[in-house]
Formats: sequence, C-alpha cells, structure tokens
Amino acid sequence: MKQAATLLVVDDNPDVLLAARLLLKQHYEKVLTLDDPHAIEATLAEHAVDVVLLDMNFSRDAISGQEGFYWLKQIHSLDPVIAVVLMTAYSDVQRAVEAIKCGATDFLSKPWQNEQLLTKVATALNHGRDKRALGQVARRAQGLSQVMSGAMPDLLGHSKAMLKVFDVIAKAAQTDANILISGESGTGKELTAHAIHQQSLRAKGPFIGLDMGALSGSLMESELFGHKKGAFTDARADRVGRFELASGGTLFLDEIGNLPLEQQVKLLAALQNRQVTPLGGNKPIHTDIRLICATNEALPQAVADGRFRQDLLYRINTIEIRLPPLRERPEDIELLANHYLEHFGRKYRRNIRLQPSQISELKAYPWPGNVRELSHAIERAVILADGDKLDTALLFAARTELVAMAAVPATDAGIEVAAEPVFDLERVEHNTVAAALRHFQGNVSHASKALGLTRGALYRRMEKYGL
Ligand SMILES: Nc1ncnc2c1ncn2[C@@H]1O[C@H](COP(=O)(O)OP(=O)(O)OP(=O)(O)O)[C@@H](O)[C@H]1O
Repeated sequence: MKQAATLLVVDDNPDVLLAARLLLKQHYEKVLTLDDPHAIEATLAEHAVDVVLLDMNFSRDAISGQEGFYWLKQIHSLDPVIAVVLMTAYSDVQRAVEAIKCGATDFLSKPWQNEQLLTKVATALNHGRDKRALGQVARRAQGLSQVMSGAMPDLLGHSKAMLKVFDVIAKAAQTDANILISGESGTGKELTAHAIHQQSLRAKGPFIGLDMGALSGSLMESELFGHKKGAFTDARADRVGRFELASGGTLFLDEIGNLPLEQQVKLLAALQNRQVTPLGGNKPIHTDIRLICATNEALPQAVADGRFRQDLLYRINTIEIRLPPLRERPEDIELLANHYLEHFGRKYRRNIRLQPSQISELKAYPWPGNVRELSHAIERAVILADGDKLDTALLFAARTELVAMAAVPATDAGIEVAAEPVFDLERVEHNTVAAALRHFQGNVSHASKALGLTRGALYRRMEKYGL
C-alpha cells in the first residue's frame, strides 16, 4: 500500500525527475517534480510537502553546490521543519557534512541505488514528521504555542447549554479523568479538547492530536504506538508514537468510532497498563497522558452494532461532554456571528455590522454544518461585501442552495432536478455534498463514505463551498 505522503523532487535533468518519479510513485501517494527551483515557493504554498529531494547543481553553476545551499535556505525560510535531502553527482564527504550543517536532513549521491533512495526518503519522512510533532511539543512546553502557531480561538457561547458545557470543562480539567466529547461536525469538539487542555494542570505539556478517521488500521497503530525500524515493509526508520509524544500532556483522538476492533484492543491495553510497546519493539514505554476522545456518532449504538468495544467505551467516557448543535442554541448565534464578523472584518479590513433582520434570519437557519458553517458564511460575506453593507444573499448562499434543493423533487443523493437541464458540475457537487451532510446529520465519516471520498477530500469540498 502507498504511504500517504507528498514528495517533491527538484532537478533540472528530466531523466532524473522521471526516474525518481517512477520509483517513488510506487511507494508514496503524491510525487511532484520540478525542473526549475524558482517554482519551489509556489509549489510549497499549494501542497503540504513532506520531503524535498533537491539537486545541488543547477545548470548555471554546475559543480560548486552553492545553488543547492541557496535553495535549501529558501525552502527552510518557507517551512523551517521540512525534510530536505540534497542530491549531487559530485559527492564528497566535505560537501555532505556542509549540507547537514546547513539543515539538510540527508545527502544522496547520483546515480542512486533504488533501495538507498527509498531508505533515505523514508528516514527523512519520519524525521520531518517527528520534528514537526516535537516542535509542537517544544512550543507548548515553552508556552509559546500561541505566538508560533496562532492562538486557539476561545470557545464562545452564553446559551444555557454551553454554560453547562463550560462548567463540566472547568471541573473535569482539574482531574486526569478521560473525557469523551460528542457532537455533530463543526460543533467545536476539537476546540473543546484544546480548552480542557489549556485549563488543566497539564497545560504546559504537549497537546497531541490524531484523527482516527484519516488513517488505515495498521497506520493508526504505528501512529499511536510508534514503530521500530524493520517492524513492517515500510518501516525504514524508528518512529515515535503519539502516546509517547503526548506524555506529560494530553492525547486527543478524534473520530474514535473509526478505530478498528483490532486496534481497540491495543488501545484498551495501553490505557489499562499506562504503557505502550512500539510495533516491532520489545521494550514497553511508560506513558503519562490524559486522554480526550471525540466522536460525531453515537458510540452506544456502535457498541450495539458490535463495532465498538463496550469495555473501551467505559474506559474513555469517564466524563462525557455533549456539544449541542447550533440549531439547539440559537441564543449563541448572534454572539458567534458578531465574533466572526469582527474577526474577519479585522482580517480583511472591513468595518461591517449585521442588521437586526439579518440576525433574525441567522437565528432561524438550522446550520447543518454548525459553527464551522456559520464562520464560513460570515467570512464569504465579508470578503464579497460592498462597502460596509453585508449582502444577506451572500450570507445565506448555502441556505439558498438547500431551499432550491427542497423546492424540486431531489433524489436522496441530493442532485438538483431542474426543469431545464443545468450542466454545472460545481453546482451538482455542491448540492450532492450538502445533501449527503444533511442526510447523515453532519456526520462527516458517514457522508464521506457515502460519497466515496476520504474525510480529507470531503473537508476540502466543505471548505470550498462554505458548508
Ligand atoms: N463555541 C465556539 N466558539 C467559537 N468558535 C467555535 C465554537 N465551536 C466551533 N468553533 C469553530 O468552528 C470550527 C469547527 O470547530 P471544531 O473543528 O472544533 O469542530 P469539530 O466538532 O471538532 O468538527 P469535526 O467533527 O468536523 O472535526 C473551528 O473553526 C472552531 O474554531
């Protein structure tokens, strides 16, 4: 199976690019190639690249390697922790040492042995990921996370339901009890997990998250517990698991309902024994974590269906926090809308206010995508506003779609059936995604399965259409 990673190969020799691509494509999901290093910046802006394989000598300057060092610096100014493997046909030890000193993760001589290239890429990939995760640990440990990665927004609300949630958060945060947060997509489960961590005695420790919806069973296991080099075919280097990274802090497992039964047994054992053994390892590692899990499906039903272990549910739900959907707390809508109006007003340099009639309309809309949908609606309307007036039609672009769909006999797939055929793919896609989310009451995992998309791909479409 291909590993979910994006690699970028930069070399001015098309044969080198082709050879690298053909080899790496067999093992990694996305392999990008560039024959001109000037395009690196745009490529990194567009793709979340994990490893760059960078030639040291472009045609202007055939052998000194200075161009390679220049581009290495440029790459690190754009992303300081990205793993870069420098490649050169003029290899010598001195240059390898210099490359590593300048921040390269590794050094590769051309022509390469395929096995050697794969090993170096795998090591660089793990190195980069661990560096990212450890960077997060270090930032949090130093209390600098707000400066470096942008402050986590506050969890807002003044409805009775949310005041109750705040109360449970404040009490639970002071303990090490495991917490299960449930709620529809976009209700703020991840934000709540951060809020608990920030109010807890572990606030200075790391907050490490893992989305169980985005990974296959065996990958999940290696992400959770880590692995030793050689534990399985693709394990080309040791890898630190999230349990170990989260030690002293909080481990947040999103979409816990997606954890396959086999891995549920292992998670339960890790929680009971407070230790994990990396795959392929034989020495257990002691862990000290508080576990917060999130789900947008009813886990008791998953237990009844035989998809989730009851003993694991009892272990993770010592405290349960249910986040109500926005339609159940319309009192929060004005507060949230004004918050986002100010936030995006500042971001896009607009000074805009909501009219009382618009607030009433916002409150009347059911917001199937919850707070995420509301924030997207406000952002879109702020960007497209003329002067200081907010156009109600823009604010409710998503609602207009839903109304349009309701007004015509739509199939369960939600494809709009118009009197005149409309050949607008984007519109059909938008309608279908909105209908699937509505059908599964905002459950992203179920909707993505039904649409034949990964959760990531569905999130990208939700983002695109402001759902
Ligand atoms: N009470 C709130 N106050 C302010 N912002 C909120 C609140 N709830 C959610 N948000 C915002 O809405 C967006 C979605 O929140 P979050 O990712 O925490 O939801 P979620 O329930 O984890 O969603 P999913 O199940 O789809 O992963 C984020 O941008 C978050 O900042």
